[in-house]
Amino acid sequence: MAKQLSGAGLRGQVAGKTALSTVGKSGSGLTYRGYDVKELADKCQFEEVAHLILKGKLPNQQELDDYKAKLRSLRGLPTALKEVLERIPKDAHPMDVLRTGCSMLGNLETEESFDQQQDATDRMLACFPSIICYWYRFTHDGVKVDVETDDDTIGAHFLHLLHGEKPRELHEQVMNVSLILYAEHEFNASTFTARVCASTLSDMHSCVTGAIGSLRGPLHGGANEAAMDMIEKFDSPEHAEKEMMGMLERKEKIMGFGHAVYSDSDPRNEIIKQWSEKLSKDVGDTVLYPVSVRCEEVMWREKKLFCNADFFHASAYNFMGIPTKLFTPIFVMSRLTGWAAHVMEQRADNRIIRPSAEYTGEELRPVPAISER
Ligand SMILES: CC(=O)SCCNC(=O)CCNC(=O)[C@H](O)C(C)(C)COP(=O)(O)OP(=O)(O)OC[C@H]1O[C@@H](n2cnc3c(N)ncnc32)[C@H](O)[C@@H]1OP(=O)(O)O
Ligand SMILES: O=C([O-])CC(=O)C(=O)O
Repeated sequence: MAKQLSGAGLRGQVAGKTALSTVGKSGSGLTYRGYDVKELADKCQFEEVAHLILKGKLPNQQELDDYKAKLRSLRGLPTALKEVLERIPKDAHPMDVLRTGCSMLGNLETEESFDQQQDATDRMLACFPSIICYWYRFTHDGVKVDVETDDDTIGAHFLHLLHGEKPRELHEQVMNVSLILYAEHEFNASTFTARVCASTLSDMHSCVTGAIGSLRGPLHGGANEAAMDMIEKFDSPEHAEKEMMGMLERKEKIMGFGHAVYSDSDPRNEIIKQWSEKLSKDVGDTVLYPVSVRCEEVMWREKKLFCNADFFHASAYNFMGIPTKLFTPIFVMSRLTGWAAHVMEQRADNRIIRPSAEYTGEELRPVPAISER
């Protein structure tokens, strides 16, 4: 059954056109340029999907090899950017670090004309994992990591920098799937932010910096981190059920559940849930995955609310040893493809986005003299 889309938050209103993705078109599906995300996650590498979203077609083998080689060559960070990262405190939120890193990159490698949009995007795709891990390892481990690894994929590059060793194949595979699942999602809040910015004919780094700010909040990308903060407090499924019932009674929002568009499921959930289960067995977990499953059961039974893409990402990332505060930056490393493709689409057929507001304030009145206020 399709969700009733109306009311506040521009819900259900068509705010523009896109050829990039469909969300919940038949209740629960997600497609990127006409391909089902489930099939893409099953058969492709993230770099193939990035090529599809950004350049309009799935690459052939030669195109994929060339694209990956290009991305590999762009992993290094300018000295001035490293210096800025070194000055950001350890207790900063990594999303703020990434926002600053993106903005600083825009100062050092400014997009001077829209002809450079693809190159500017590829540079960010290649070096966002470097930005986040360079800062994290410097501030947490006191090391200045060499960010120019020869890893085959963006997911492996990230894990390698984070853990200081090449990742296991299983972990590289999960990162690949995760990055595909997060890559694009029509007019969600952060993408809409990027498009509004693009509509003023601003530069790519400004559009992406703004989008990072929008993704950071717990009602959007920040939900994977918030979900982890919740589930790690539960030491058994029974404990989870008791606490969840209390939260529902107090009408608290439970992060990682519900969706603005999907009505009865988020197609990304069943995919990441399977990988979370596999990782749970791999690490011999007997708590976090069963706790997560119980949360899912309680929310559906009590509220008909389902897990969105974020919920099982929390346990999956945790099983791979990724610190919770880096969860949402991984979302950025992936969603950058969708944001940039939307910026390009907006630029190709632009009119400044400028809606109207219903005025609810005072009637026209005179300004009193300061002595009379
Ligand atoms: C990748 C992503 O960005 S996916 C989204 C990630 N965000 C989260 O997980 C945060 C938690 N979820 C939410 O806050 C919401 O479900 C949103 C923001 C995703 C969607 O918001 P909306 O479209 O306004 O939700 P919707 O209209 O379906 O809400 C219906 C009712 O369910 C409630 N509800 C929705 N989600 C939740 C939740 N996670 N926990 C508790 N109650 C909820 C709402 O409060 C609302 O109740 P009301 O009618 O009494 O006010
Ligand atoms: O579409 C939305 O509103 C949020 C979402 O799931 C996403 O951006 O992936």
